Amino acid sequence: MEAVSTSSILPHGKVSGLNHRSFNQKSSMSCPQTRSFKSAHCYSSEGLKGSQLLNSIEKRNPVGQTFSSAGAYTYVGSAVESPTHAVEEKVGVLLLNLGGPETLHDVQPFLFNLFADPDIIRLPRLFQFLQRPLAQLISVIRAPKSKEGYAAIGGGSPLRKITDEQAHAIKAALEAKNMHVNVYVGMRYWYPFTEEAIEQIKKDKITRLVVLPLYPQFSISTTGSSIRVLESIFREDAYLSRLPVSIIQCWYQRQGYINSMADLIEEELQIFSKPKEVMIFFSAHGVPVSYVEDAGDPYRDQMEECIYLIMQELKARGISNKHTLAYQSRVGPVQWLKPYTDEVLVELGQKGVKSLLAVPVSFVSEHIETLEEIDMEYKHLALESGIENWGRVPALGCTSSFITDLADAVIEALPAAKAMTTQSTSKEFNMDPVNYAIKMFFGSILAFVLLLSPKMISKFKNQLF
Ligand SMILES: C=CC1=C(C)c2cc3[nH]c(cc4nc(cc5[nH]c(cc1n2)c(C)c5CCC(=O)O)C(CCC(=O)O)=C4C)c(C)c3C=C
Ligand SMILES: [Fe+2]
Repeated sequence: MEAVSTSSILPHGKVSGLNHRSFNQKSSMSCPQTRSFKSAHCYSSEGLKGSQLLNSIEKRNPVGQTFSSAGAYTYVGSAVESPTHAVEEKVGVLLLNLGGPETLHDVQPFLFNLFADPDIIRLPRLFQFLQRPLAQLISVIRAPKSKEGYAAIGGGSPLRKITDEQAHAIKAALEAKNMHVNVYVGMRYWYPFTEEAIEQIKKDKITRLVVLPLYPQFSISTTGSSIRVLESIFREDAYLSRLPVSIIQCWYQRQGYINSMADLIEEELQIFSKPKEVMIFFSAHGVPVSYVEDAGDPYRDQMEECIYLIMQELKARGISNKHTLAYQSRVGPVQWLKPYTDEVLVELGQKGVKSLLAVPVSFVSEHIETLEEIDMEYKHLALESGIENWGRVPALGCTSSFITDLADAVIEALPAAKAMTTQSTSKEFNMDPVNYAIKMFFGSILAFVLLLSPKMISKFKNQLF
């Protein structure tokens, strides 16, 4: 329940400064930027492939926007007010984030929530009834290793505190632009849960909502998962299903974000004695390869485009250092996106790279994977492998140029807000019941044989510890 303020009614009873305003939006091949809630189910694990979905969304023409072929859009009218009757709007901004355990005691239940998410462990439909038992098993096995990591960074995740600070900063940045909104924080796996934020949005009688996931790039496992939760709650609720909502799906291509990242990199390079010789090492959180190759997750494409845009910006500033991208934080026995950060660090050391600047690029606040994995594990590995000078770019946090850009993204998204439909997308209920019972029966037998196999369990243990 993280309404940053309860004073949400605009002083003039309407959204100010939006009418007949033009926005120039940088074009992107792989991110439709915003969409209204109607198509949120597109990213559910059983829906269309991500790439098909993106195409279908890109062809849509959201309310109040006209798309040019260059990808720029112009706001041509406001659904917020009419010339004769100004509707009193109460605008909400919902920030979505992952959430993290606040104490060591929270670690195992946090991991349970994470692994119980069907967008994190994607079981075939037949085996989905095993999701929670499997989550219990994996969370218990994984907890000791995770606890060590959280203990090393002070006994808990800083994510809630930082996200709250970002919420306050976005609210202030919008106020500076004469737009008064309530900002809510909804976490996927820990407090304050997305469900709590939505309850508060209802209590506050918000009339128009912008959803801003704090992940620059879209992945089924992050933004997609949170949107799936939102959709399922909104679909079941009379008020929420009529609430105009606009979702900013990804924003890695926004010039404000790219400039802010380039600023941080430029600043950190100056700390090295020979800045030009430093390798810029982008390290992104990985996802299993199957997300990208089978489920159509646009994450890898967006990540590569993001790195390209940051490097272009640096080049325009006269900085043309060598750079590379690798993926960190893999979990479990499946293949993840390659190259892996730990392997690349060793290779670079062997090849004679002496100075390296690590740039975390998939997240905008400090968390266990920057503070422990990069700053401790990877730094140690890099120095051991022959790299002599190590640096790390801080996460964006509340950097003012970045926060201002997110505030602009909210303003630009607002006119596209649209109510979601109440159509059910569940296929389960459409399935022939005999067919369903047969699948459940044989599925259960197969799943238990697999799960109880000692070989399987020991494989899991090796990967998780
Ligand atoms: C863009 C960011 C992230 C993606 C993509 C992502 C996918 C993903 N993560 C796991 C498993 C774990 N993630 C954990 C922590 C964690 N993950 C992200 C971001 C992304 N995850 C963040 C910012 C954090 C840290 C939160 C914090 O507490 O500070 C963890 C717990 C920590 C640990 O034990 O390592 C797990 C587990 C999977 C399986 C996955 C894709 C399928
Ligand atoms: Fe993760």
